[in-house]
Amino acid sequence: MDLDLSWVRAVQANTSAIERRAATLPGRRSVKKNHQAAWLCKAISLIDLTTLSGDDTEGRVRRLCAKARQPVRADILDALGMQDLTTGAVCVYHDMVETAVDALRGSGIPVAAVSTGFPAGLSPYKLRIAEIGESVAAGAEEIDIVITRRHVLQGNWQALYDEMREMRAACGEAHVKAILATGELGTLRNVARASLVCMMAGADFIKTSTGKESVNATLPVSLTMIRAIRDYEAHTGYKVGYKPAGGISKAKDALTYLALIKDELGDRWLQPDLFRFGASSLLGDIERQLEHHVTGAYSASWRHAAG
Ligand SMILES: O=C[C@H](O)COP(=O)(O)O
Repeated sequence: MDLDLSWVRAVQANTSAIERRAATLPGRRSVKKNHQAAWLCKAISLIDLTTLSGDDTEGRVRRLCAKARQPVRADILDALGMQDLTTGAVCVYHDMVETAVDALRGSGIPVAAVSTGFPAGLSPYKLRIAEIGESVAAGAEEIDIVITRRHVLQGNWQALYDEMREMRAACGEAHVKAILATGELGTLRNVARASLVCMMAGADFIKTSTGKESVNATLPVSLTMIRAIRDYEAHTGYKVGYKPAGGISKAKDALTYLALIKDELGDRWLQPDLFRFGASSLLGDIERQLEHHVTGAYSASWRHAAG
């Protein structure tokens, strides 16, 4: 849609109320036993299994892709009565897209590429746009772009909108997730306004963080972004996805996020086309909890290294 500046400027965020509500979230719902195992399997299906390290190698990416295809040991899955469980996607740097596409061939699992000068988003603008095209050509079906934080900090909503529009266009058929890097946006009001502008400009998902900021996904930020998504749907009828990312590494945190989404947006958002966790180490803890559910014993975390 066109940029509606009056709507953007009208958006407010009551930080103390959001923080108070966020503080109650971890204790609000408690799912146990089989229900917990089912929710954890659901969480796995929503993970963008990620490796974004300077020392990534083809071998590491292929191992990660094997893990995406079979995220939980076969005997644990059998005991749970589960079949055909995979992660939502595999997320890598551009350089690793071809390797991941090759390793995931036939699985139906999409490859997501972080793009536009990830994580800071400060490389020359033309190169950032070109990078999207390169990753799409290499086979990425999802592109995680980073926005220019400066536009938000200076309240330059037009510039943010124009940038997001151009990045959206460069993605073509690929799904685009807009990474706000919320830890660098200063206020929750900025987070709410940036979320809205990116949605107006055509983002399929809004995503909290690169995982490289000093503060990444938090519950107050999630509540702010989720409510922006809810308002956007109420005004336009258009559903935008949500991806919390960075620092989500425990099964119980995943359950809190899923309960939050269920409460605020409803079951429709608990599907991979509208919700993802961006996480490099969450899967290992979930698999460990599922093994405990099935066997009654906790295994050492090193036994679940990949993911
Ligand atoms: O987008 C995904 C994040 O970079 C993953 O962050 P993490 O390594 O803290 O799980």
